[in-house]
Amino acid sequence: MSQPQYLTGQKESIQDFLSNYDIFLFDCDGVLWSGDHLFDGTVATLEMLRAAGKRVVFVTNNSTKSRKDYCKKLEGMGIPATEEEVFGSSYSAAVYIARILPERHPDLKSKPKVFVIGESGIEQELDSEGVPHIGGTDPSLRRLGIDPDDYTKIAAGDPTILDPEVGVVLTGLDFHFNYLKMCLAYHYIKRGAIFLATNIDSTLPNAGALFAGAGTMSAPLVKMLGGEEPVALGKPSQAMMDAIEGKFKFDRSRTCMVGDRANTDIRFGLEGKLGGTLGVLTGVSTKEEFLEGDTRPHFYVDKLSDLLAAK
Ligand SMILES: O=C(O)[C@H](O)[C@H](O)COP(=O)(O)O
Ligand SMILES: [Mg+2]
Repeated sequence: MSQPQYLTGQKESIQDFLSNYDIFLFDCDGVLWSGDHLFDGTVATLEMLRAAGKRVVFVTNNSTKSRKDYCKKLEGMGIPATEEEVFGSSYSAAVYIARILPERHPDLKSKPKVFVIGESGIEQELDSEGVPHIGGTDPSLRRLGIDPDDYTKIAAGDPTILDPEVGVVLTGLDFHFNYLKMCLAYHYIKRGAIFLATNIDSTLPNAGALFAGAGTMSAPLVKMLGGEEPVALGKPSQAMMDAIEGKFKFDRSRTCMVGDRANTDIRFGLEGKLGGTLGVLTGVSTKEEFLEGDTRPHFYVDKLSDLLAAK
């Protein structure tokens, strides 16, 4: 496995690096920002790339926001973006459920609903694909604990608490995760619902530290199910790469994935056989992970704005 090339401070190497690609797939959390803190130089770097005629696509595993929400966040941070340039794991999952799953599971016709563990981004993208859903931000599920008659109703399969039309359970980052949602999801899956996840990132970078990621919502279910893992539709899933390629018709050899996480972003680019991958050290993965781990980027920098040295 070749050693990643360190580009920070190397003007000629950065110029050479940039000349090899026409499209840059940008991860968001940990690359452009940490939560709502935009990293210095991010706007100037994206402006430089776009001025040089490079195509920029934002590819995020954060399912709490829809493409529309991300456009607002990007614009609010001084980064012009259209919905066409944003591809999130919630959209990837919605497209998969609406367009791929029915072909493989005709029985879903009678069970078209999705039980969501997650935030509004998932609900909005399911709506955009015409997929009915329950759970998610439903305030009635945000109560703490579980009532005694919840146990009885769930155990009896009472349709007032276990909707018989649910055929899919979809988990994503949920800031209101609780015991009741976990038990409902478990019983839907035990009754035959297909177990999907927008993504299974273990941690979420925010405020320069790490917090519970989307994977911590699906992990309890995996434990309860004796090890059954969900099909995850975000990075590094190649279903997401194929959907992005189908939409942007790009030349993979002239495309570079830029990310902060080895086991999602860099793996996504390597397995997608992209021309290049660039790791940045402002998010989850450490320099040691990039240099010694089993998923190494072609290149890496301290921070995204190091690319401005090419000017
Ligand atoms: O837990 C999560 O969902 C992820 O940490 C997070 O949202 C990743 O977002 P990305 O870095 O792919 O923009
Ligand atoms: Mg990231």
